[in-house]
Amino acid sequence: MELILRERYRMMAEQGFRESIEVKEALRREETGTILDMAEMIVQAFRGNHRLFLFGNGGSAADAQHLAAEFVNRFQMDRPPLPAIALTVDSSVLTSIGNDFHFEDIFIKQLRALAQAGDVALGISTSGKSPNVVKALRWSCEHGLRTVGWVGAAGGEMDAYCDILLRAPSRVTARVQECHITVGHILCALVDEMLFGNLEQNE
Ligand SMILES: O=C(CO)[C@@H](O)[C@H](O)[C@H](O)[C@H](O)COP(=O)(O)O
Ligand SMILES: [Zn+2]
Repeated sequence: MELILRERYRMMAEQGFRESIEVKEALRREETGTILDMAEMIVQAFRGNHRLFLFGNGGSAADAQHLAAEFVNRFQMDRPPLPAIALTVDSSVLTSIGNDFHFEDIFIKQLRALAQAGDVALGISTSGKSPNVVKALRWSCEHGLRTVGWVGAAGGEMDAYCDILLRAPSRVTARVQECHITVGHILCALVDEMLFGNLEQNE
């Protein structure tokens, strides 16, 4: 590769690192308390035999299923499985609802089938505007679920339907997603510690 071009690409890569680090620093300053509140809410739901539903589009769909796997299988310690369900994974359900009704119903219809009052609905949207996420959160708060939204600095339309709203302080989709998955991993660690911290000490 031409040296000048390689230098240009190196600057781009370093800029990506710098932006990501700066946004995460701001996230740590502004949202650590929010993450503790979310962990307490989810722990309370799991203790009451309630379930956690996660949903989002694109990269956020990947986050939803990634985090559901951490809860159901394991994160960093071996402990009993926890009831988390990603609403992004069943292609037959998703395509039939999208094809026969509307794409904005793909999450709400699964919640109507599966969720009960006291469960937690966690919607992820970098814009805060995806109609399928907004609609599912609205239904959830109208039906006695506890609701959590993860958005970016733009905020969007989820605030009105969320008991807890976490805002990643950036308007760049990629940077917001990087914050969201970091928050997800911290949340998994906190929930494990709150529920099973003594298991690890006994090992
Ligand atoms: O991962 C990315 C961009 O980094 C994309 O797949 C992105 O998630 C998709 O465009 C989503 O449809 C965006 O939806 P949202 O975050 O605004 O709700
Ligand atoms: Zn992405």
